[in-house]
Amino acid sequence: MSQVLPSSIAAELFAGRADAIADAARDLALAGWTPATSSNFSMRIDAEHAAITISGRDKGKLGRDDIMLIDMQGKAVGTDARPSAETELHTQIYRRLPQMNVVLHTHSRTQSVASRLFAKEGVVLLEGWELQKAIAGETTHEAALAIPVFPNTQHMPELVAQVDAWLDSGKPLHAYLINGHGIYTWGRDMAETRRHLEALEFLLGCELDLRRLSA
Ligand SMILES: CSCCC(=O)C(=O)COP(=O)(O)O
Ligand SMILES: [Zn+2]
Repeated sequence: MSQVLPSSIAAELFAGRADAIADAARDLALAGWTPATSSNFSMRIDAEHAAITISGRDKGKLGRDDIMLIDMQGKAVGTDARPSAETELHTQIYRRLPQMNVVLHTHSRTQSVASRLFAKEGVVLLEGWELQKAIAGETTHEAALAIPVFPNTQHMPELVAQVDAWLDSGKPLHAYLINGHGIYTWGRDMAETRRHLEALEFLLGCELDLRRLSA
């Protein structure tokens, strides 16, 4: 894949973002959270651009050539490669939440099962777990942390509209599940975003165990 960068973006900057995405993806794939080429990852480059995974690649084996540049409308910049099929969900976060610089989306078994189990309620309410404090801005296990579950659709604008509606309501949003699909979460940097993803994976697993044990 040949990537021609705009003159405003240094090659080292893009390469650094690509390496950070590939490193994170490798770890998440090793954890089994990116089966069968699923999942996608991105990092903001500047106000107008982000680096994102090319669609359909094995997320456990990414190199620099598997990451491409897009603009904040989700259009490829300087390449003919096809960005992730879910690019609009990434650019939406960068446009709506300007402090966020990384978006991670995975398809772990726990995330997938939880999304199905909680789809009717439309939300997973996390309450009473100390690990809620791993989410930026959450300071106590006593608060309820809502993770919405949106219906899945192959039509990205519908998903974007569901996320927009939640954000427009003014309710906090740190992550969301898509029914039968997986999770999206984000953060100010890669470390924070990975912490969010790990914490949510753990907390969703706990909720599933509670349901199983109290059945
Ligand atoms: C084979 S997984 C179906 C698509 C998907 O949900 C996903 O996360 C990966 O899509 P991409 O286009 O980003 O590779
Ligand atoms: Zn997906």
